[in-house]
Amino acid sequence: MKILSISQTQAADRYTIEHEPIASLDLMERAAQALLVWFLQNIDPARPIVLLCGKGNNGGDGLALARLLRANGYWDLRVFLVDHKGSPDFEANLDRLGKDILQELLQDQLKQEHFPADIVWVDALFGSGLSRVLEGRYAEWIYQINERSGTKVSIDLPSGLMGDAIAQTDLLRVFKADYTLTFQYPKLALVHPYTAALAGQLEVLDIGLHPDYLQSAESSYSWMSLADIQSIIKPRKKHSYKGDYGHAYLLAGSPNTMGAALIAAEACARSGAGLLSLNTAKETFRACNSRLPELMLQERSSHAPNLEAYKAILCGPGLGQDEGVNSLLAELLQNWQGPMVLDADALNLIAKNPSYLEWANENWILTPHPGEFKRLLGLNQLGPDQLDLGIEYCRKHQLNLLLKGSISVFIESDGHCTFYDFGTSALAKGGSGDLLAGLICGLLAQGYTIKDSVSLGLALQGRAAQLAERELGSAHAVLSSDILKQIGKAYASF
Ligand SMILES: NC(=O)C1=CN([C@@H]2O[C@H](COP(=O)(O)OP(=O)(O)OC[C@H]3O[C@@H](n4cnc5c(N)ncnc54)[C@H](OP(=O)(O)O)[C@@H]3O)[C@@H](O)[C@H]2O)[C@H](O)CC1
Ligand SMILES: [K+]
Repeated sequence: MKILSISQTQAADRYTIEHEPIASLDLMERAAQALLVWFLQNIDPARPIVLLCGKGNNGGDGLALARLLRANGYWDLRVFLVDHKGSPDFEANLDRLGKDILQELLQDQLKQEHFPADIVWVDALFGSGLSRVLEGRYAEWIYQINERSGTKVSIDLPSGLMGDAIAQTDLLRVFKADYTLTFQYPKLALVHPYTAALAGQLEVLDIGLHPDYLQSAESSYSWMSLADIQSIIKPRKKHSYKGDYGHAYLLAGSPNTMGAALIAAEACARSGAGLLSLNTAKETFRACNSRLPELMLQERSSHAPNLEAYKAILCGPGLGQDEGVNSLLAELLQNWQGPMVLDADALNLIAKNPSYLEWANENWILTPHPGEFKRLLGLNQLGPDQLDLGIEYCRKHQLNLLLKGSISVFIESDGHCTFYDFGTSALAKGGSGDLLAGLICGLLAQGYTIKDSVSLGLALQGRAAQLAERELGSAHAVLSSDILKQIGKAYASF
């Protein structure tokens, strides 16, 4: 699914109205119906709901939703208006709103009133029409609601977030949503690493914008959902043998950090790779053999072995950064032309030796978390330009970057970005990155393309974490070892 800019979104709206054709007010009604379905599935009708409605069409969506909620058994509704005058569709929906729904002009209530703790705040103040940072009473309202308890639901975009003008966003003047119900496709600010957290959990609602427009619009950003994954998976053939599924090579682990190497190795094996060799410190062989007997072990020396037999390489998990490792890594980077995942200490060594990037090519996948990404860029802090810097880095060095986060972004060497919302809080723990790197390497070894390996690796990791969480009852308790055991069920779930 493409992620379109705000001006393209406005054009898609106009194109749909003209070519479907559909009246603008009816399109708003369709959007409100989609919102209603989400409410019916997620919000108990007994809960008190306050809808905050601006003057534009985002406010119009809020008014249409209020009417539909009332008609569907949500009784405890209050509508706060910024103004009685607004866009034509806003005013039409204000006329349609039954007088039995409490309507008030928004003034000092947010400061003065007590609101029940289980309240649902619906933010329909500003959507894609926001053109500048919120000031005055608008900023004041946002501060006040952000301080309040309750469940916060934004329509289309959290108010204060500019859909695609990341650099202009003031993070403190944005409604902090628990859920954002966005129309048709995510807007860039909802998935961008600098601003995504403000949107809470993202739900994408299909409102039937015209497919011709969506297909022909150009964008260098896209969004992948779990529904897109099944078509990537290659079936395993009955008449096949280990050689058909590739030999993966891991340069990982050191005596004190074998866990990382073993997690990566098991993930690689469970992804389906035919054979797996681990180059590691001799002292750890006994531990490796007992934990993962499927491994072929290779004693570490400061020279790379003959790599002809291998299909894909992973360097980094638990590797350490001593001189021997550094020279071995340098030799691999210089000589290996096939697909390669670079993670953890491999990234730290590249950050310390930027000249290694001269050997980079389109088969490299660097998988930094935000700390490693900062080091690669030589920055102390990541700001609103972090994605642009990542794109520039990929284009300059002709490599691929997977920026890991609660929403991960894969930037290809041509600068195209794909966003994935497959993570769960169970993955916010040591070991998750090693597991992901192992999965991606195993998929590369099986002949998946770079992009498919990243997409399927992220999907398997996220789904397996969800399954582990379900089995153990809580994200708190999930370990990488639990996630590894669910990889089979994760495959079967797509
Ligand atoms: N295509 C779709 O996906 C559909 C979208 N829908 C909904 O429509 C909104 C977009 O509606 P729009 O009317 O274009 O814009 P907003 O409602 O977000 O707000 C516009 C008004 O806000 C004023 N504005 C802008 N910035 C500020 C600011 N910083 N402070 C105060 N006021 C501001 C703006 O006035 P100007 O002064 O800038 O002229 C407008 O008055 C979209 O998000 C969806 O929710 C449809 O319902 C379905 C199809
Ligand atoms: K909003």
